[in-house]
Amino acid sequence: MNQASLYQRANQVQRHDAKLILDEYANILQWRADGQDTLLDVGSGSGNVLMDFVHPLLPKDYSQLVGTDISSKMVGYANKCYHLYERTKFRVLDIGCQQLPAELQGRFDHVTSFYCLHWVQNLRVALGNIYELLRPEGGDCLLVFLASNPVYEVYKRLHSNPKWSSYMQDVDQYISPLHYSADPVEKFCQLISDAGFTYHNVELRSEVFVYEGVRTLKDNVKAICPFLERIPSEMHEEFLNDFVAIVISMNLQEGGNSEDEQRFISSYKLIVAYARKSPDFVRTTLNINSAIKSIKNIK
Ligand SMILES: C[S@@+](CC[C@H](N)C(=O)[O-])C[C@H]1O[C@@H](n2cnc3c(N)ncnc32)[C@H](O)[C@@H]1O
Ligand SMILES: CC(C)=CCC/C(C)=C/CC/C(C)=C/C(=O)O
Repeated sequence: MNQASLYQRANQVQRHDAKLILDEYANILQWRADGQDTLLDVGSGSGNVLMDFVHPLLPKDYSQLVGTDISSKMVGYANKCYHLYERTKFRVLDIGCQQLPAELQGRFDHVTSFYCLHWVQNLRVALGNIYELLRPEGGDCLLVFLASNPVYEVYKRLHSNPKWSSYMQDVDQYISPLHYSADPVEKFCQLISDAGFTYHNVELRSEVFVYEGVRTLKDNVKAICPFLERIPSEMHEEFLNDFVAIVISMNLQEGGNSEDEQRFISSYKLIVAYARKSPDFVRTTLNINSAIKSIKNIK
């Protein structure tokens, strides 16, 4: 997904969920006593969720706000929109990369991420990187992403149609890594602990969003669908019509005879994870204590 202005106009669900969760977590985030917080956001996209909902929570004298995204188009767009904000910048970062840029390592008090991690297949690497972005003195993160969504079943069915299959060979790369998990909370808790986080709270929320009218659904699909940019533009409307037909065949549509009156019901599950990194000296003490315990048990 590279079309920043399109995304900015059709991200009501993403905005709704980010606001809901930030209202709840604003006071749980561990703000610094001196008010000089640094915060990095992972997968900021066009930047409006970060600037509309996270930026107002920062202390007035915050030190640095860094929005990041794998897409240079998204980063360029966000930098253009928000260049007047002091101590704020957007830069390219793949959170699934093997080596973080040295200048980002251990620099942040907080890492946030909204609606991004379901795009990242290797959550283990991503969480390791999020841990490394936080300061050695400690910090915390708030991560919100899709565990499951009916859109993935629609993708699978479109992929099985010979008309679209050649454009969707890698469909599995675009399905949330937790979509088929029998216990996504348990799976993500394990990954968070393995990354080194000492305290964490992971919840799975069941949400419903209703898309009012065919046009609204199609605009939302266009804003995020990774396959459209591979499909010739004269076939886009046909692809979107096939998408809507599958949604109807899945009984996710109700009401109305006209396209405007039809409503499309999306029931999905969100992972909301909050985790804290302990200061280095606490971790060293904990490790020594558990080593002593193991030695005592051996004796
Ligand atoms: C649905 S948008 C979310 C944007 C914004 N956080 C919001 O809530 O509106 C997902 C963003 O994640 C980005 N993304 C996907 N994979 C990524 C990765 N490996 N590293 C960083 N960003 C990634 C996409 O380019 C896209 O801009
Ligand atoms: C009724 C139905 C199948 C709706 C799907 C709507 C839709 C466009 C979901 C997108 C989910 C997603 C991957 C969002 C994102 O990453 O921002």
